[in-house]
Amino acid sequence: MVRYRVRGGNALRGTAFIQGAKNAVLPMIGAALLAPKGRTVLRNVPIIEDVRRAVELAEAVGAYVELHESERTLVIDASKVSSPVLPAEIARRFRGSVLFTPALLHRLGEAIVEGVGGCNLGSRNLDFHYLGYKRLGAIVDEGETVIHVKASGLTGSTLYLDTPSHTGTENLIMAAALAKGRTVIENAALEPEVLDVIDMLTKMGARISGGGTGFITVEGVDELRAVEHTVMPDRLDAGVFAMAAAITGGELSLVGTGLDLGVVRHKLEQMGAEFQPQGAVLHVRCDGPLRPINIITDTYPGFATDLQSPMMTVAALADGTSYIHERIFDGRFALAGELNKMGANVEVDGSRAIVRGRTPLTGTQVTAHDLRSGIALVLAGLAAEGETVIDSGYLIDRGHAHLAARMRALGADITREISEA
Ligand SMILES: CC(=O)N[C@H]1[C@@H](OP(=O)(O)OP(=O)(O)OC[C@H]2O[C@@H](n3ccc(=O)[nH]c3=O)[C@H](O)[C@@H]2O)O[C@H](CO)[C@@H](O)[C@@H]1O
Ligand SMILES: C=C(OP(=O)(O)O)C(=O)O
Repeated sequence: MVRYRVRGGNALRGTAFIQGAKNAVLPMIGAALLAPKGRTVLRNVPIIEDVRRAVELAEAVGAYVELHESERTLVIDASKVSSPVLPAEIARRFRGSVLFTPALLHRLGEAIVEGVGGCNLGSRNLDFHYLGYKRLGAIVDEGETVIHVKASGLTGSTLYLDTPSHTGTENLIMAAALAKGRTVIENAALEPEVLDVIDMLTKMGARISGGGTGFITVEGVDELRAVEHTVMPDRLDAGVFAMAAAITGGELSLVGTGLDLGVVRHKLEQMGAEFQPQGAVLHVRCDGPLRPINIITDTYPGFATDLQSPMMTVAALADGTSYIHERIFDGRFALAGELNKMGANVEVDGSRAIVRGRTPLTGTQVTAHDLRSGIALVLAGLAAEGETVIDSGYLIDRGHAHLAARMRALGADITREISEA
């Protein structure tokens, strides 16, 4: 069992190195399996538990994978992919397992999905993925736990997503990339990670246009090749470090090429944080009291739902009442109860939360219910009086690399412990 122990009160100062993006590297590992020969090289790979699970899953289907941790580099040879089964014991531990289906379909003519995991955030449907595969000519057999997708070659079609699903868009682009003819995906996701995946697929030889417009056109090609690609920086990891500076009255230089925090930066500025781009480095500081804020989560370029929990912690430390409306997931307020144990005053009503600040936070034993509520509790611990112990720390490790070491380097008093369950 992994547990984080945080003693609050230290301002974070120094240079924070932002990791590569979890939500870009996972589809890229899936994309690497589309190449029938050669070796794919991924750089700036975050050394997180989801990447370890993705490596295990790629190996389970027959790929040869080297994870060079200190070089943050993955080398993937997918020439011997031979098993269509995504085994439950690995696939159920992370969401990214869903991104292996298109490669197995193209390479082997079938994918047997024994489960898909990911954060527990309420309903997380996959109907757009399966309807899309069907429109491209696949047969989808949805059993109670196992889903069997079969196709002897896909054919391009027009696809429409009811809402712009992030992994749904990536999966349907990968499925269309090697289909016969043209596919149009309407209401496609606009997230920067999706665009980074499109960049990689384009280098591999895919013909994709319209990324970032909501209407993506894919002209199918016969084969994709192995390439080298550098994973974009993780805007969620960057957002968390910016918030850590804001709530501790600290000052950080965020290093991660091409960082754009978008609306998160604007919201933190409204709360009192100051940002200053210095070339490729983004400087953030905060030395006054925090002001309250209103947040409505939305697909990109709206406020990312994955930063909603960390922002709830920041709101609890602001002087006044903040309002949060969660519009992407129907069960993403598990943090409220844990924050209240620390002294916060958060009231949840359906998809809305009212955060009445500022209440002093006091360290106690709390539980991460998912990745982002976990990191939000780390933030709360940094600003709380006394010691905060966060259980189920594996969930934090799913998405943040070497968190304790990176925060300690900035002056935080935080340790990661492993104990028998
Ligand atoms: C590995 C990865 O990239 N994970 C991210 C991805 O998850 P993920 O791709 O799973 O999230 P989606 O964008 O697909 O889901 C968003 C919403 O759409 C609904 N939906 C989605 C697909 C579908 O077929 N049917 C359907 O109804 C879901 O139930 C959910 O309410 O985007 C989320 C929303 O930005 C982020 O929180 C996750 O960090
Ligand atoms: C919801 C998240 O991840 P996943 O989709 O991998 O569960 C997240 O990163 O906050």
